[in-house]
Amino acid sequence: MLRWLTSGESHGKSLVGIIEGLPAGIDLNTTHVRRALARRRLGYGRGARMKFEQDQVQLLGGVRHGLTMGGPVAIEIANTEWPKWDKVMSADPVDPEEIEGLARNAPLTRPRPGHADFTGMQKYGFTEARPVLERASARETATRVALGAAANQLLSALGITTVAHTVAIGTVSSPESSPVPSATDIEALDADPLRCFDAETSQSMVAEVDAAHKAGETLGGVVEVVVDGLPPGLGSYVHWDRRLDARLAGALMGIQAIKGVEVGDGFRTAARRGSEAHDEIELNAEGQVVRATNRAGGIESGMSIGGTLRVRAGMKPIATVPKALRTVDVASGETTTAHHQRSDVCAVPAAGVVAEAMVQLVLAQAVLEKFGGDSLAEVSRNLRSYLESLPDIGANPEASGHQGDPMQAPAAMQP
Ligand SMILES: Cc1cc2nc3c(=O)[nH]c(=O)nc-3n(C[C@H](O)[C@H](O)[C@H](O)COP(=O)(O)O)c2cc1C
Ligand SMILES: C=C(O[C@@H]1CC(C(=O)O)=C[C@@H](OP(=O)(O)O)[C@H]1O)C(=O)O
Repeated sequence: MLRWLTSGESHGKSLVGIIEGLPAGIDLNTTHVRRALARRRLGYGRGARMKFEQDQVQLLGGVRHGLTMGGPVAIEIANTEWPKWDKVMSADPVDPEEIEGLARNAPLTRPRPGHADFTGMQKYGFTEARPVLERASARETATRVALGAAANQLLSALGITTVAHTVAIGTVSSPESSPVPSATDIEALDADPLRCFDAETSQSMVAEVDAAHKAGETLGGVVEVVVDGLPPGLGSYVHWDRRLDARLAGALMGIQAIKGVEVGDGFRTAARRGSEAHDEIELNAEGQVVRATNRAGGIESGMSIGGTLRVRAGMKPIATVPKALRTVDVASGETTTAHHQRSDVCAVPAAGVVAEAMVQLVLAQAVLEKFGGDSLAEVSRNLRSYLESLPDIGANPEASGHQGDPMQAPAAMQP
């Protein structure tokens, strides 16, 4: 089983991620991880930290001479500001005199609505929010992106590609008719200030961020992750926790500030009549079974169906609102406004890169479940043999690309 864990605080010495269960022989080096992290730092509307943060990467274990060895892969991302925080965030006890009077050490007693501050204090028994926000912060998503980069090296070796793009910022949305990008568009998307595939919409999004910034506001939005090259049959209908859609939704909802997930056309499908909601099955000129549309987003009954997979995630506006929200000072009991520190105005493009990483991790897990092996060669062999054994289906079997036994086809699909 592929599993992963992250550790570390926003202003701690570093973040650490471990991914366990990757086969041996995957091409993975520091540059792959660095590139992924550089993409996460992009995006119009991010705060001061992303301008100087270096995300300094070290592969600590599991990789030798650019290839995985089959053991857990450990990745460290150093926090650039650590020298400034080394006393305030020291793991070992410090002499209280050394940090007394430091602004960075001032108790945060005015919790921000919409962030983890207040309930985190109640739950873990803290009298101020510093120990809460350090871990609740989306700084942690840098580790997920690093781990996603490792998972992506497996997927891309198997011909599976992933890309995320921004489809909405605040009330500005890409038109429904906008084309869906693929992995060949990654560079163009990364070059766009909001990682939006529609140039005109992107300009309006920039204006929306500027207006929010000027008004002391923050913004959320919607990202879509698009995956190509998936085989049919990842995940399953046999039990709720094996469903690929459920696992993707859980992984996306697990990203800070994500409040909704859609698979394919999601909530838009809920408003359609049945005859306009599904993807009709037909034969193309080569006699292969294809879908006339992709409303389901490449998943039916918890399984990948082999076409393009599309999932969306909706992000709420950043909780650290410059036009500070009402709160209660937990030290004095007085009504006041929430504490405000350096913060993003809009982090939707970065959330897209994080969403991409979470999808990569879940898909790598599903691929290894079905085609698992100890080396990349073994996994590739298992995948190839599965694809070759898929039954011939269609009115013109001679034209079909598959090699398998037509008698294995489900009865409803027999010619
Ligand atoms: C990439 C990214 C960057 C974020 N940057 C900030 C930020 O600068 N300030 C802030 O208050 N929240 C930021 N957030 C959101 C908070 O982490 C999030 O609102 C908080 O954890 C509470 O969200 P929740 O209710 O979903 O847990 C960011 C989220 C993401 C995904
Ligand atoms: C550090 C990152 O994002 C941070 C996420 C975040 C939050 O509250 O989630 C608050 C801010 O932290 P800081 O106060 O240190 O600037 C963001 O910069 C990052 O994405 O790497």
